[in-house]
Amino acid sequence: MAIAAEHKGMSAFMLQSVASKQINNFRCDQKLPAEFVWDENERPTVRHDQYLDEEIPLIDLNGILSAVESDDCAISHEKLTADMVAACKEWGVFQVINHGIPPEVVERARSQGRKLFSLSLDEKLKVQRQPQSITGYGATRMANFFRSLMWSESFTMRASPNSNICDYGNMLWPNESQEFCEAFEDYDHKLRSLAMKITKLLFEGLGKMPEQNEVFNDFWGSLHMNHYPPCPQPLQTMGLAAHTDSSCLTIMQQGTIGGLQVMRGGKWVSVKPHPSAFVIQVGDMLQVLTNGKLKSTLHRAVVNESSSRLSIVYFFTPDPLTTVVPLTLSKNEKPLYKPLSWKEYLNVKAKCFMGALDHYTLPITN
Ligand SMILES: O=C(O)CCC(=O)C(=O)O
Ligand SMILES: [Fe+2]
Repeated sequence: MAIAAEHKGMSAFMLQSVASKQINNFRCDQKLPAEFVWDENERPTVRHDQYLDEEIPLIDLNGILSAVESDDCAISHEKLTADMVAACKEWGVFQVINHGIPPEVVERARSQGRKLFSLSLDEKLKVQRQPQSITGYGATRMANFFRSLMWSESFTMRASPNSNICDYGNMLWPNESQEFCEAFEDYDHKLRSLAMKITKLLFEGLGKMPEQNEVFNDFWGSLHMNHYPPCPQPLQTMGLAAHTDSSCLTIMQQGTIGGLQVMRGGKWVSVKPHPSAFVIQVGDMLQVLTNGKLKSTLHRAVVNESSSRLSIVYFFTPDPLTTVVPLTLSKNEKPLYKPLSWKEYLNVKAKCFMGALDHYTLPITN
């Protein structure tokens, strides 16, 4: 993953600024600027709307979320948790419906997201992501690992329990931030509760419920939005390059326009949008917590020529300072990973990107 000559010496911060400027000043009669053209062997070969006949697992949470403790639901509950684990193992991704989050909550957040990205570049740059920060506006943070620029802009906020949602609302719309603040705070609280439930169901599916562990009591969240404007040559560029998320769990709302692709059996598979579903993916921290029983999902986003696309991503992560260790060890099972904190892991990921987990992997001994 070399950085092209023209970008050599540019910090991630400068790369972000170059990408954001180009995307925001782009006119639809122009050709794709050269900085965004990817090498032929790295370009998407599967279109955003080219789907497999076989569907990505769709899991119906109806009744189960409120009936986690009820005996009546014991069998379906067991089946559900087993289905979730199987989906993670076989696909690395699944979608959930009947998740209990009202459509108007999703639509309010999406509408505020669209409003944010439709601001002028100067207004968005008021909340530009600063070099050492993970929150704010800019191009993707992984920009400096790639030769070419990505066709997207993004915006990140910390969510509860340490939210800066309203601070950003006030910076963007000093006298009228209430709608932004309420929409995302509501979305945050509902997603946090869903993420906690799904995480517990996955641990149950693996036969372990480590609720006593401090990681389980201290999850943090962040809200991240990606905007992919229509692109004149979508198959020559990338919306977001292949990566795994550093989170435990990622819950994504991709609206009605597809673009998310996951790697399955060496092939890229497009995740077909389901109108009311959330997409669930395993992140690096859940791989560590489950001692590799669930693997973080390699995924990317591709763009298209006609529609702008907005994805809202909720990252459910450990408290940055809590020690994360494998929690699902059976009697003779050895830990595959060294203890780490999420804060330290993010620093390693910022330097080693996809090599970050290797940094913490222990040699297998008998
Ligand atoms: O927008 C998408 O489809 C993917 C987003 C994503 O993977 C991310 O923000 O980490
Ligand atoms: Fe991701």
